[in-house]
Amino acid sequence: MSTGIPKEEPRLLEQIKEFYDRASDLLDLDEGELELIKGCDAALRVTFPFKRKDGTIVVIQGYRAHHSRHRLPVKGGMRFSSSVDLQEVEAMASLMTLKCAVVDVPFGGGKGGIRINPSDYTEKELERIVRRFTTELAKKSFIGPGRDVPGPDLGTGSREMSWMADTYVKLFAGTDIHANGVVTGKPLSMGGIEGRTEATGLGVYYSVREFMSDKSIMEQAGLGDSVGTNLVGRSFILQGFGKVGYHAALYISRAGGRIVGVSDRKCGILRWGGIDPEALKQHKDAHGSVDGAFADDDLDAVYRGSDVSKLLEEACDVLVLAAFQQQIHVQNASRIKARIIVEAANGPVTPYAEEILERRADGAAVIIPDVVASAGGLTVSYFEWLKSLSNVRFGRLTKKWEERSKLVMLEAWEDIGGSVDAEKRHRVLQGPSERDIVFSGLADSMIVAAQDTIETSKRLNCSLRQAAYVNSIAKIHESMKHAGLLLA
Ligand SMILES: NC(=O)C1=CN([C@@H]2O[C@H](COP(=O)(O)OP(=O)(O)OC[C@H]3O[C@@H](n4cnc5c(N)ncnc54)[C@H](O)[C@@H]3O)[C@@H](O)[C@H]2O)C=CC1
Ligand SMILES: O=C(O)CCC(=O)C(=O)O
Repeated sequence: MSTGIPKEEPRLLEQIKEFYDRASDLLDLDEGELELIKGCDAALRVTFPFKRKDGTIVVIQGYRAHHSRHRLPVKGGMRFSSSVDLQEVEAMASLMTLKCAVVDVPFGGGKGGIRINPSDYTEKELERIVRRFTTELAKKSFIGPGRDVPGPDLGTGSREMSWMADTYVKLFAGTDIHANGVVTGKPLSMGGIEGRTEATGLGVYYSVREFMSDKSIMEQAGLGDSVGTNLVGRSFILQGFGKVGYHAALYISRAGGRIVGVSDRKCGILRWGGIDPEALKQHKDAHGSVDGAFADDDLDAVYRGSDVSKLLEEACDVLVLAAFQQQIHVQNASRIKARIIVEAANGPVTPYAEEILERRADGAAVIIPDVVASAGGLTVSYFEWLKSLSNVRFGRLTKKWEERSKLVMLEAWEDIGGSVDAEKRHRVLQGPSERDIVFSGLADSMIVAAQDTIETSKRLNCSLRQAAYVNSIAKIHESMKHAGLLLA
């Protein structure tokens, strides 16, 4: 019997356009304006020759897309992956435009990358490639603190952001005192911000916690049972154990979620007795993979090589996709058993897979969409950008003042006979560190984004993805209208 669902997947760019169309059908907006918002403003492809350590010459290809410049700068990650091409960065950049609007970050969307497998290159070679790529971006006005601000993404981190910032600031910024805002995800020593490394994974946890505290979502997922209407005691499997996957696992497990499965590129492990993310991370850092963290006979299942993706098909309450795009597709969607699927990566579920998951015989799976779940890194990157513009650490000017004000209150309380033990006194009196401020801003942004999404999904009786897109497109439309950008 034909399901009407094709066997071939669209490319990532068509995937995001399809999701956009499924949401924009719910909006009463002019079709031409919707098309304008959907399209990509500008994209750049650069190639340059690169002489390797052994003398061979390779041609490096780098890309950067500005999906929407309705607000500047545009913002989005810079990835290293052999998959990177023009359509991929355009698709990812459009997700960034939507994500910025979801968490009220006043930026347009961008994304870029270099088409390499970083493990094929030495650190020195990677540094030369990143510096050259940054130079190309600068020469073409595709980077700058008020124009385009890259951040970390798949395969890159604070090391690469450091090289980009240093190249831009030293060669192109002159005396611009805001120049260090050219990149986010920098190490603290380069003007980075406390908490950016954890931010995307922590944001995944905040959003999962919020969605899983909603009774109707839990019932819809078939989880309105005795275990409780939140994530405590629920089983989680994570695909990807890099920056995002590790921190998501860490915070979920600290909050009482049970991590029972984890995979990286090489291996997937399932252990119903539970997996400690910190111990697993130590093993991965020492050995390069989660493989070998447990003896095979201490595991309920282990998948290696081309079988790694089979871990996604194991039964669990929540499946967190924190690796790569298009991981649940027409070929495997019908075998996915998780009740809730969290898109911590960008675009990990294809549109046709989504249809299959929505029509599942045992009840539709709930998908927490990427534009909400993975927005924590972007949010803290925004805070870092603000820090770079002001050139001062958050809390530096007010910490002692807050401590003094709280002391006055506490003493007034003690004067009328109240008492507080020494440990509590210390905690109450402490002013906030930069990390406290960042995490509270992150929590607030993620909670509001999740609640807005839930509210719209109930109001329009639509999926969480459609709801998040609807909210986002409506905000972008409003902003473009007021800027006069929708007029012919
Ligand atoms: N780093 C960030 O701040 C943000 C990242 N993202 C997205 O999250 C995803 C992960 O990014 P990061 O953690 O930063 O990257 P990363 O490079 O630190 O880690 C990627 C992880 O995924 C694993 N992986 C890759 N392909 C896999 C496969 N087919 N099966 C199982 N595991 C696989 C790798 O082994 C590694 O453990 C990407 O899609 C990225 O675009 C989204 C928002 C922000
Ligand atoms: O912090 C950044 O700019 C990177 C964020 C990003 O690439 C993403 O959310 O996918």
